[in-house]
Amino acid sequence: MSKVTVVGAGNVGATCANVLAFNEVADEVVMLDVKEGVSEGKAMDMMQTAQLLGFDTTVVGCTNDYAQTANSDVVVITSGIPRKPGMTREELIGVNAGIVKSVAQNILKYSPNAIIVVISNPMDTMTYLSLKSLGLPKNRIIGMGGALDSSRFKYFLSQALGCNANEVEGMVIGGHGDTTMIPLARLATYKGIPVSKLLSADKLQEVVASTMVGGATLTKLLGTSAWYAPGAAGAYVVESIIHNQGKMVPCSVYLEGEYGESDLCIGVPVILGKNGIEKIVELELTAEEKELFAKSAAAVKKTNEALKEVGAL
Ligand SMILES: NC(=O)c1ccc[n+]([C@@H]2O[C@H](COP(=O)([O-])OP(=O)(O)OC[C@H]3O[C@@H](n4cnc5c(N)ncnc54)[C@H](O)[C@@H]3O)[C@@H](O)[C@H]2O)c1
Ligand SMILES: O=C(O)C[C@H](O)C(=O)O
Repeated sequence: MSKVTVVGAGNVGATCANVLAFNEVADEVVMLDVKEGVSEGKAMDMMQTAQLLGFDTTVVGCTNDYAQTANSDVVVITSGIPRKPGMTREELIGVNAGIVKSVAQNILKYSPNAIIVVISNPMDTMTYLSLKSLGLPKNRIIGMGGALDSSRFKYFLSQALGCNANEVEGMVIGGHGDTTMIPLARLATYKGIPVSKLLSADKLQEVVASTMVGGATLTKLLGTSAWYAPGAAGAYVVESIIHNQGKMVPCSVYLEGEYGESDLCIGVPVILGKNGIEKIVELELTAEEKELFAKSAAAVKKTNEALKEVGAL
């Protein structure tokens, strides 16, 4: 019996639960929210698609009842407020730090062995907060951002190349922020061909810039932040863990000297499996990429400092 809990049944959480159910990633998916009846309603709505879509996962909804989340293998935290147009993710820290910290503590009471996937923003800092306040081994606290950013990078690359996005490879490392993301254009390929051989330097730079503000662009269009790709990216990370897939996915993880950094959570490629982070992969970066990574880490650390100001750490 595999069980996944998704905390926060809003746009991202409900989408993530829906993808988990549709793809039969786990036997049971529990959604929990503080809004009375919303999780229950969305769970019932999803269960009424089971016969249409042909899945056997059971989706359960509950209002703030952590007992129902007991013995989850993986817990996804999406609770908290999203940004509005014109805001940065970092501005959400004041509200979201308190929510994420209390949710993480409640989760651990009922699922002491769970692997926790943090989605709430500012995600790298919320991942760091979860790790520091729960004191769990670093392999069990994983921030989701790189899976989404890499998917957006591949989308923008495929648009520029006029090709199928499934035939493009690319990775985004660094912080999950408008200015801290590092799309690794040098390593991106189309069917094994470096994209730098197929696109001009200017076009490639445009793709990198669009990727970095991918979330802000959607927030402007939607009036709130995106949810389809974020929910699917969360489910992708959960599936990699639950099904012990050994996939390499950029995730926000606690560094202790890797990439020349320590005491922060930031996006780097990791191997995901049944223990959560099975391994951190150290890429050989160029001097320029190293400099970008150091700048990104400094910015993430600065946001982490605000955790003390808001009394979360
Ligand atoms: N890491 C990423 O790549 C990524 C991508 C998209 C969104 N996000 C972030 O995810 C978060 C959720 O976004 P959304 O669009 O789903 O927002 P949303 O407002 O649609 O949903 C958030 C839900 O959290 C619930 N909630 C609030 N406090 C709670 C608590 N204490 N316990 C349980 N539930 C609680 C709310 O009732 C709401 O239903 C935001 O912080 C957003 O910035 C991150
Ligand atoms: O952009 C946001 O605020 C939400 C999320 O981090 C995203 O990248 O879609």
